[in-house]
Amino acid sequence: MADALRVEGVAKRFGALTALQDVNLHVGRGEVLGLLGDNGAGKSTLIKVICGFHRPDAGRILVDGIEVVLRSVDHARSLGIDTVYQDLALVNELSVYHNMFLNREHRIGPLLNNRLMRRLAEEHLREMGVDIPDVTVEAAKLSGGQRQAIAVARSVYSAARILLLDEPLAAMGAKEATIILDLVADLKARGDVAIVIIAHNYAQALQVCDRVAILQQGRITFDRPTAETSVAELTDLMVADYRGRRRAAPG
Ligand SMILES: Nc1ncnc2c1ncn2[C@@H]1O[C@H](COP(=O)(O)OP(=O)(O)OP(=O)(O)O)[C@@H](O)[C@H]1O
Repeated sequence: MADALRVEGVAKRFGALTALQDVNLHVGRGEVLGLLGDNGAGKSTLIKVICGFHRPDAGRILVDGIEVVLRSVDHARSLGIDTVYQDLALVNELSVYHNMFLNREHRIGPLLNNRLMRRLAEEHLREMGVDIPDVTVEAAKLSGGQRQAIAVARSVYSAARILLLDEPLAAMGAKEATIILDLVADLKARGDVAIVIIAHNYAQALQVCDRVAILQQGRITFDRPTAETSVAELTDLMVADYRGRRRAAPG
């Protein structure tokens, strides 16, 4: 079966700066790829190319083996590619269930069908194993982990089949991170979603990812199954990268 997502020879330049160069990646359904890399390595740029925000200057993207030219974020979303950003996940002032149906509200005539949305949100969150005791509370009242979990559940509910998680674990305590790691593990077990996670914490990434890839100065320099690497190896690689760049820096 073709990979859910394939990135082949992708390059992205911003003026004189080459943010991505000859990037090759693949993720299958039911697979979780961890994308690691130092600040400025190109992780967010790569995610933005895959989600249709940036047009690549070279290379191609294949979804289920078919080349796609992503015209916009909405176009990518219509093909099942969705991104969850750490800070922009939910609208604070809205309830959990209104967030679940943001821009896709159920209505009876001009009025919101709150009863239906509330019931569907409860059902779906329960199905996904996301524990939210009361879906009528404002999103602002929830913890970071719960908010992320709701955003991920919403993407899956709206038919995302390639899910890009931009630093979902950043700034989270161990308990909070566990909510997300468990959710990703559940999604993996479903087998129909391909997941790319940008992570800074290698130990957490290795817990849930099937493979890890490292971006260094816009290039993929490492792509290996989790079982064939370790936190120590990844740390060594990143430290070597950092030292190499410091030596190369002018002055
Ligand atoms: N819109 C843009 N215009 C110009 N340069 C950009 C733009 N977006 C990113 N860059 C540059 O491209 C390079 C890669 O940035 P990117 O944000 O992808 O890195 P990153 O690995 O996600 O870093 P971080 O972990 O700090 O978020 C950086 O040098 C950055 O300054």
